[in-house]
Amino acid sequence: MTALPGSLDATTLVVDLPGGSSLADLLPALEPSAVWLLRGEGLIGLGAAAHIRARGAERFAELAQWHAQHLAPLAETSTLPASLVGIPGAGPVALTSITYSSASAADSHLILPELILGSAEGKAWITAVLRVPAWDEDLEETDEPVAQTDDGAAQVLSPRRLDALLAKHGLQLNAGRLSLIGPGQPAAGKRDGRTAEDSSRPATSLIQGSHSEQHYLRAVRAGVDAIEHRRLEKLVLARDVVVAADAPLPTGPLLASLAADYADCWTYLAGDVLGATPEMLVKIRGQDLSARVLAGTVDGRAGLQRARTLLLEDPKQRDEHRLAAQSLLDQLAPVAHQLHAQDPPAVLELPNVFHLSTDVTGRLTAETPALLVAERAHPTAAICGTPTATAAELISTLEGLDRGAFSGPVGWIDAQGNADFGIALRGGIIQEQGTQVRLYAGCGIVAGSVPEEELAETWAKMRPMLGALGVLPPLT
Ligand SMILES: C=C(O[C@H]1C=CC=C(C(=O)O)[C@@H]1O)C(=O)O
Repeated sequence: MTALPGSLDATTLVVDLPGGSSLADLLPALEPSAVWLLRGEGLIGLGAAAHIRARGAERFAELAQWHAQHLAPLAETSTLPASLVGIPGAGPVALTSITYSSASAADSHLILPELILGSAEGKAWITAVLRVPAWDEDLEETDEPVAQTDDGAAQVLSPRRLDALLAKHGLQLNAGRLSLIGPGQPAAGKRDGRTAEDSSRPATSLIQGSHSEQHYLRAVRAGVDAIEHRRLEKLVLARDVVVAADAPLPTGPLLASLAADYADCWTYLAGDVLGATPEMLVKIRGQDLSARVLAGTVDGRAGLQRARTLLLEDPKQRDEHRLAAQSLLDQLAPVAHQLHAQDPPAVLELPNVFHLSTDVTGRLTAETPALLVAERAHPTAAICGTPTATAAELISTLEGLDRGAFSGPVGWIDAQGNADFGIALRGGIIQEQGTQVRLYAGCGIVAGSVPEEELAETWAKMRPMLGALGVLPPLT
């Protein structure tokens, strides 16, 4: 974990967005360090005031400790404009991605952007986070004295320094209106989030991942075999493919395209992972928690009526789903009460697939830090299996992959401890200086699973990323 000398200061200002546009409309022209968006609203992080990395079994605890020591104190010291008080995620907020496995060679990340663009409940704001050097550090420049904004919030940041910070990220603020500098103005309400620059995007092609399709088919067969020999009830097996580009891929347009095409998913970027996930591991608002468990899939080409029958009336799909929902309830039980799971599950319709879906609600019993609630909840049987330890062990031998951040928690945590932790699905990991994205998808395997059907399902789950990257999947 990285030590942070000095302390942090955050200033939040209410802003207007260019007429009729949403936060997501700004994305194509930006180079974000972190993103979390749903239906055009959420958070875009630019640069980093602090970037904490952790590995191993203590990764959640180390990130939680950094949050407690450095971010949580800002809840007291950085007052919010009155109109933003009570909005989760408003003010200083860290975005995070945590590896699926403690054995991963990849880092888990907690990123506190130096500039955060936020929007929720129809309001928009910017938060600037500055690191105030410790007394024995070299001071770069002296700042102007603390001022007050119109609605009474303390403003540590001088207007000159704010302008410089905005300009560094291609933005400007005029009479409270945030806009892009130069020609790349957002197209208000533009449906697909794409701009004229798209024609100059790098050329992409699909190449094999860590293993062949045959390797995946063999792994699924071995998984079904283990289930039929009663070693376990369910396991989730993943595979990867690689999209290679002839130049570094700009993440802003890629994320904008995901946000436009999968508006009901959480579009995310944190560390080296990005995508658009439909699954919420756990959302924390004060003592309230909620989650959306997904498991059981039908290809979107089936159509809603047929998908409903195939999902709701198939005992295999229902079983696969029940195990995922039950695992979340069991894992949260030590830290929560009044846990309630929707029953029967609903059918969630996405552009590429249908899922069985269960909404869960509950209350946290004690002051468990949000990152440690996420640690409890992870890994559910939506991405690992039942029983967890047996499934995790089989996954590590059969998959032959380091999943990195794929299928780990991804999202944000604010100074008050409100948080969204999605599951990093339907995404990929940026590699090779941005010229490759390694896409992952997995499928829940239960007794009777057919390997060829599971392989086809991985392609359906990769469709959002393949589409955003301009690559056609093979015909399945
Ligand atoms: C593991 C993935 O999806 C999970 C979430 C929803 C449905 C799933 C399934 O039906 O297998 C998986 O459990 C993935 O997208 O890579």
